[in-house]
Amino acid sequence: MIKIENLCKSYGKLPVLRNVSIDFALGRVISIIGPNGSGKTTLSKCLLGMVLPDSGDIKLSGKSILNKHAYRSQIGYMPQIGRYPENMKIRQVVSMIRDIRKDVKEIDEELIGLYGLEAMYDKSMGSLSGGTKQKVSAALAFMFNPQILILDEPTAGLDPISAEILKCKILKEKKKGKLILITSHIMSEVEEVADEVMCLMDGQLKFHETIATLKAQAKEERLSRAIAKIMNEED
Ligand SMILES: Nc1ncnc2c1ncn2[C@@H]1O[C@H](COP(=O)(O)OP(=O)(O)OP(=O)(O)O)[C@@H](O)[C@H]1O
Repeated sequence: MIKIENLCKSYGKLPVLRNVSIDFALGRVISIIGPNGSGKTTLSKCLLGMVLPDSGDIKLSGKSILNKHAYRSQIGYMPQIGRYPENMKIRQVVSMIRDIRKDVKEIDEELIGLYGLEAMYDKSMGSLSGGTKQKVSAALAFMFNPQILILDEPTAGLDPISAEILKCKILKEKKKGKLILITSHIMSEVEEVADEVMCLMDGQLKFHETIATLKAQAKEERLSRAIAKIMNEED
């Protein structure tokens, strides 16, 4: 579904993505892990067309997406920190985004319901807690039934029940055959929702394996231990 070929991106003299090549298939949840500053968000932003790579290509169903925009309608994005106009009410943000996506007939309002956002519709975005803002971001990412979801540290800031709701939603959408990319630092969460893990280190792809393979390779039951072992061995 998505094919990334020899992707390179530098900010000034700082190389952030170094020759990254990887394929992602539909119906899979892939967790993007790696230390702070290893290039996870930059990779997601390249997929979203928010950052233009210096070289390399990204293909969606065989076609390059670089400098194109229409493909974006197939991707739902939940940013690490959602930035919204402070004065807008939740209701206005939701209806503004729905207006932009009038083409989509099948609206998924499940998260709006599960998070009880309608009861807060008249609150301004500027007055919301960080976690509530995250819930709005999550609801918007899933709203238009995209084939691909990119979730950047989606449960950071969510209380345990709300995080559980999101994890269930991720698994439900995976079952519908969607491709879901999640950046996360929480290994227990990765283990719960992901099928595969890709690890970036200093902008390079360190590994891309299924969770079962990583555990078998490291002879560890827990993913966090398996990953620590693999990283240490490779140092
Ligand atoms: N717009 C930008 N201008 C300059 N440098 C940037 C920019 N965006 C990111 N960087 C740098 O690129 C590197 C990779 O950042 P990125 O946000 O992709 O990392 P990350 O793996 O998502 O990190 P984290 O786990 O902390 O979220 C960092 O050194 C960061 O400071």
